[in-house]
Order: sequence, then C-alpha cells, then structure tokens
Amino acid sequence: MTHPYAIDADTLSGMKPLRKVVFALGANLGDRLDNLQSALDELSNTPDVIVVDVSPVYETEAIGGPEDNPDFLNAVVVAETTQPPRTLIERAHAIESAYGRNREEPNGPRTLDVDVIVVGNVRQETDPTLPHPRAHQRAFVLVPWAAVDPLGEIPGHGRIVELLEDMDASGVRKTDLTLEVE
Ligand SMILES: Nc1ncnc2c1ncn2[C@@H]1O[C@H](COP(=O)(O)OP(=O)(O)OP(=O)(O)O)[C@@H](O)[C@H]1O
Ligand SMILES: Nc1nc2c(c(=O)[nH]1)N=C(CO)CN2
Repeated sequence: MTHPYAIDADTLSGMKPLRKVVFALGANLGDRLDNLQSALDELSNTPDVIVVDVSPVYETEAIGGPEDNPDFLNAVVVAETTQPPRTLIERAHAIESAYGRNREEPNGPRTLDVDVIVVGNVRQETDPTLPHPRAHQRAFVLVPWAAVDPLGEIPGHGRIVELLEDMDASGVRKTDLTLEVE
C-alpha cells in the first residue's frame, strides 16, 4: 500500500534545493548608502529569494584600484533561495546596471557591486565562480558576514571566523548606518 503522504518520483525530481546564498554589496561612488539600500530592496524583491539577515554597514579602505580610490561602504546579505547560481548572478548584474555601475576599470570606483559569495555547498568554475574566488581573502566581505552569521563557512576554505584570525581587518570599520529590510 502507498503511504498516504508518499511523494511520487515526478514531484521529487521537480523539486529545487533550498540553499543559503550570501551576497556582498559594495559602493564607493555617489550616495553609497542609498545604493546599498537599493540593492537590498531589489534582492528582497527577487522571486524565490528570502532575505534572512543583513549585516551592519562598514566603511572600508579600498583594496586595489587607483591610488585615490575612495573608501567603500560594504555590507553582506544572507538569504535562502531555490534559484540556481546562474539566475542569481544575472540578477546581481541587472541590479548593478540599474544603479549606474560601469565596468570600465578593474577594481575601480563603482556606484554598486553585487557579488555572489556562496550558494550552499556549490563549487563550480563556470560563471558565477563559486565560491567567489577572492572572498576568502577579503576582510570587507568576511567581517560583515561574520557579524550576522558567525558559523558561516566558505566551501573549500573553512569557517569565516577562522579565516579572519589570519587577516588584517584594520581597514574595515563598523558604522552606525543601517540597511532596512522591506
Ligand atoms: N561569484 C561571483 N560573483 C560575482 N561576479 C562573478 C562571480 N563569479 C564570476 N563573476 C564574474 O566576474 C566578472 C567581473 O565581475 P566584476 O566586474 O563585479 O568584478 P570586480 O567587482 O571588479 O572584481 P571582483 O570580482 O574581484 O569583485 C563578471 O563577469 C562576473 O560575472
Ligand atoms: N574596500 C573594498 N575594496 C574593494 C571592493 C570593496 O567592495 N570594498 N571591491 C573590489 C572589487 O569588487 C575591490 N576592492
């Protein structure tokens, strides 16, 4: 006899995994806080993306880029999603474009950067590269992330609090600025 709550094979095969996704937001041009808030609003309004936590906002010394690269505001958004990585990166790019991002200069000043840091345990080399290939070296990503998700891990690199122990995070300063979840 079939169990009354049995799930048939077709239903099971159509189910998408629910995974944690971590986005890193950065801005060092224009109204930086407003740009981060807009990115959060757009992520919250993405189908099948449920925002779970938003970090405080940090002011951070620019890493790389021109010598006079202005300080960034950085924050991290933790969400749950059934969307695949490809859809998430397309959404991230669309949000960057909508808020005036141009990609003229590598590491150059930008109104808005939305990076996909991890999607569950996915490890892949195809766009988006997951985990983000430089996130494990970036205090401006790990400090905000650890503030809201101290048990967070980067597949292949380990726990973020341990990665931070070996890192100079002196250029990453917490501000009183906050982002509001709609
Ligand atoms: N996990 C990822 N998150 C964001 N972009 C990614 C990721 N993996 C690959 N990319 C690709 O990297 C390319 C460059 O991205 P972008 O212009 O945001 O780089 P950047 O912000 O200047 O530097 P960085 O990648 O070091 O943050 C884009 O084409 C993007 O699709
Ligand atoms: N402080 C800081 N430095 C950076 C950042 C950033 O978001 N914050 N993003 C970069 C490329 O994505 C390069 N350098």
